[in-house]
Amino acid sequence: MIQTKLAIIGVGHVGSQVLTDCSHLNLFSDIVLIDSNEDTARGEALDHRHALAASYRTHSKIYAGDYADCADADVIIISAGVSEKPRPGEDMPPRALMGKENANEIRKIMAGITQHTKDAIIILITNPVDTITYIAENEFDYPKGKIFGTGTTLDTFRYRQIVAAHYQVDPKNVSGYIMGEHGSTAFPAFSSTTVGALTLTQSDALLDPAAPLDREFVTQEVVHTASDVFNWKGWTNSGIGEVAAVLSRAVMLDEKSIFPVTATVDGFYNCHGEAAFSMPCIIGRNGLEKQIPLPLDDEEYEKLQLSIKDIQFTLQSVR
Ligand SMILES: NC(=O)c1ccc[n+]([C@@H]2O[C@H](COP(=O)([O-])OP(=O)(O)OC[C@H]3O[C@@H](n4cnc5c(N)ncnc54)[C@H](O)[C@@H]3O)[C@@H](O)[C@H]2O)c1
Repeated sequence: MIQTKLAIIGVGHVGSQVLTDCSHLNLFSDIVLIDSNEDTARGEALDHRHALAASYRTHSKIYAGDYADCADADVIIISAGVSEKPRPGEDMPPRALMGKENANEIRKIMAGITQHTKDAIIILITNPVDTITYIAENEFDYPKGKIFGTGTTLDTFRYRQIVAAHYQVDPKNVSGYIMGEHGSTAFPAFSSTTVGALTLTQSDALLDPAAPLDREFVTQEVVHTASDVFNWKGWTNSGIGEVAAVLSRAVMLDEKSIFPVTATVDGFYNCHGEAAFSMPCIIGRNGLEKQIPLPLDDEEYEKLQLSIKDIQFTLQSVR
């Protein structure tokens, strides 16, 4: 029997959705749930076992466990930690506010994992995800590439959806990336964005939108739309659940898919190992297999430098 194992650490709003989306991939024979609240993990596992009678579901083993269960995991997804409370009418609180507390949690979690494995591919979701990824990557001597954060993949999905809605096309036909921090300094790389192979300038001319794409509005909206979800619903989990699922699939099937994930950058964009941030990366069975230094125009390059500074500031505050 071939075992394929996923461990999810932290099964609150995000982790439970990650579980739903990843189990629907039908790629894992075993899914272990670990949470500091053991009843939460037990309850989630039981709830999901009840769903296994559905005819399209793989008969996976879904159970609550502990760090020893990570020893033979193929993929570990970490969505544990505190999250902020909604503040209706205001922007989402800066993710950096969770920095200190979640940095402490991630140190405990990585200590638990690394007692049992340094082979699994670890995907981090916990915010502030760039800072959390930097700590997990650099303080535990985890093999390079085997650990990365979801970064701006969710922001990139949001960007593609906003651009697609403007031109009234399928978001899957939009190619383009949000770069930098998963946070307020994230920005779209407009200069390399395409819609069905058309540049944005060509799209404005050929796709007959009501008005040319308002790039300033899109830049703001990519960041602010997260606040709308957070304030209206109380948390965000559907988008990030899908992100975790597509990243897991890219690993398990060695898809060599390109996603803007976050990891320490050394040698690109004037960064020499002092921050983790998102840039397009090839994801396959070895995890993050290659960072791709997407060419940026001068304005985008400047925005990236500001974003790196912001991430470094948060990182300093949790040391
Ligand atoms: N990167 C992204 O794009 C993205 C998107 C959405 C949410 N998030 C982040 O995901 C995290 C979780 O959000 P949520 O809404 O699910 O929060 P939540 O409070 O609903 O769930 C957090 C869970 O983590 C558990 N936990 C806390 N510390 C733990 C530890 N040391 N070990 C094991 N389990 C632990 C808690 O018991 C709880 O079940 C937050 O940091 C949030 O900001 C990131």
